[in-house]
Formats: sequence, structure tokens, C-alpha cells
Amino acid sequence: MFGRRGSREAPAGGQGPSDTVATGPVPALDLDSVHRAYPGGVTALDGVSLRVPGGRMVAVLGRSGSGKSTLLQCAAGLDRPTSGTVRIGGTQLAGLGEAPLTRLRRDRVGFVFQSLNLVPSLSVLENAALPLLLAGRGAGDRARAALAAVGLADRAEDRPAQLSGGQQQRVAVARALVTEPDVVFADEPTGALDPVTAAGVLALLRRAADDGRTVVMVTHDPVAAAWADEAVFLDAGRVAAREVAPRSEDVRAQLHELGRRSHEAPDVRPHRPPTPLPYEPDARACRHPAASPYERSPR
Ligand SMILES: Nc1ncnc2c1ncn2[C@@H]1O[C@H](COP(=O)(O)OP(=O)(O)OP(=O)(O)O)[C@@H](O)[C@H]1O
Repeated sequence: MFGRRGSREAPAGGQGPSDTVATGPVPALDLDSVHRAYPGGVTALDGVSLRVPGGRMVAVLGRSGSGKSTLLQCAAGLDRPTSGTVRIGGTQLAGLGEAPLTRLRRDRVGFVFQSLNLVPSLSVLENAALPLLLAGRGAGDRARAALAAVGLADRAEDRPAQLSGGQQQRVAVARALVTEPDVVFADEPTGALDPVTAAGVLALLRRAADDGRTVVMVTHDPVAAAWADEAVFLDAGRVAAREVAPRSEDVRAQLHELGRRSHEAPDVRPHRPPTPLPYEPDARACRHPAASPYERSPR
């Protein structure tokens, strides 16, 4: 049911390591020379170009602090690059005001986050339906179908706290897919899960790509990366390498090589607040964890 893609063809065109080449005229996701400098002088992204066609799953890897989450946030329209362009389905995000950007995120983009999970006070069904409810659209049938697709049809009336961690993450996947988005962004979606449960979540993302969606997943896990069509390795905010049809051992070796190149610098995870609810116009102003309705619910 959750088979890997049969065709794992190499990208055409002899491009350098900074590009994933689109097969169609308009890539589902297109980043061109994206820079992101934070106040204080940290350059998190230093000219990243990445084109991802529809139906492809890309894993983004790299050492802690290499810019993976910043890349995801800029690509998803949750953060604005200092320079460079991001296009989703041909729409340039920089040209959009807050309201159209919010609509685009809500209607054409899905999000799965490790630490930013479900609304504890809502039922599982309401959580899965959330992007549709916020858009004022009828939600029941589609949310039930999305829950059925992740194997949780019988838990629709439960609260998130009544589910296991893996089940909660499957609800998050259902929520990400309920709008039938063009692009799904997943930031370490399996980081807190055991290997078997993680495989279930990865299979769902894999199936989304096989159904024609574009999936961009940040991960530290070489095994998770092996579910993708392509692995893109960041180092100090740049694309350092890429691997088509990655195998976990090759990904592990590449990560080791990146670590060696950086002279075994201490692997310190930067402090970053949880990503705010991506559907609200003022979401980027709500950086404090307490303001986020997607807090991980107590178990
Ligand atoms: N809001 C911020 N303000 C200032 N610097 C930031 C901010 N967010 C991230 N950074 C810095 O930008 C760089 C890239 O951070 P980012 O979170 O994108 O890395 P990452 O590869 O996702 O790391 P990890 O794997 O640990 O999550 C780091 O040096 C980090 O400290």
C-alpha cells in the first residue's frame, strides 16, 4: 500500500548541487538564491536555490544550525528571506500581502511539525479539519476522509491527549493533507517517534508524494531520508551536496563527511520558539509558545 516510488530517475540537465531540476515548466516549489540573515549577524541561508517538481519528496539534512528549519520556514512563507525569491506553484511569495499569503499557506500548503502539534481542546476530527474550518469551508466529509487515510477514522471524537504520540502525528498529517495542498512541509515529523511508528508517518508522506504532492521534509535521520526521492544537504546555509534516491548508509556517510569538514564543531541546537499557526494572518507576530494553539498536548 505504501510502496516506494518505482521511478527514481536522476535529475536531468547536469545541474550543480544547488538545484533540484523540475521536469515540468513550473516547479511546485522554486527557491532562487535565497538568503536569510537574522538580526545580530547570523546568516542562516546563504544563497540557496532549490527547485522541486510536483510528486517529489525531498529530504533536507545537515548539522544542527546549518539552516534547515530556516529554509523550510522561508519556503513555506512563514518567514521572509532577506533576498532571493520563493515561488509556490509559480506564485512569488514576496509579492503577496499578509492576507493573500495566509490564503496561499492555508489552501496550497500543508504543514507537519514535530513540536507544534494539535489543539488539545478540539476533537481529533476538528483538528484534522482545522485549515478548512479557518477558511470557512465545509469540513466534515473531507476531514473524515483524511482521518480514514491515516487509519484513525474510529478516533474522530477523541481528544488528542487520548492518542499516542504516533497517532497524534498521524492526525497532524491528516490536517496537513486535508486541503489537498500542492506542497507539504514537514519539520522533523518523526523526531519523537519510535522507528516503527516513524515508518508509518513516513509512509503517509511518501504516499502523498506518490499522489502528486510535493513533500519537503527536514530530518536528522538517515533512515527517514531514505524514503525521499532526493536528499539535499545543507552546510552553513548553503547546499553542500545532494543525493538522488538516497540510501540511508549514503546519507549517514554524507552527514559524517559534513561533520568532518566542519572540524567536529560542537553540535549545539539553536534555541528556536515553536512555529506559529501557519493559517493566521498575524501568525508571525505570535512567536511566544503560549500564543501557539498548536502546543504539544500533555500525554
Ligand atoms: N530567530 C533567530 N534569530 C537569530 N538567529 C537564528 C534564529 N533562528 C535561527 N537562527 C540561527 O540561524 C542558524 C540556522 O538555524 P536553523 O534553525 O535554521 O538551523 P537547523 O539546521 O534547522 O538546526 P537544528 O537542526 O538544530 O534544528 C543558526 O545559527 C541559528 O542559531
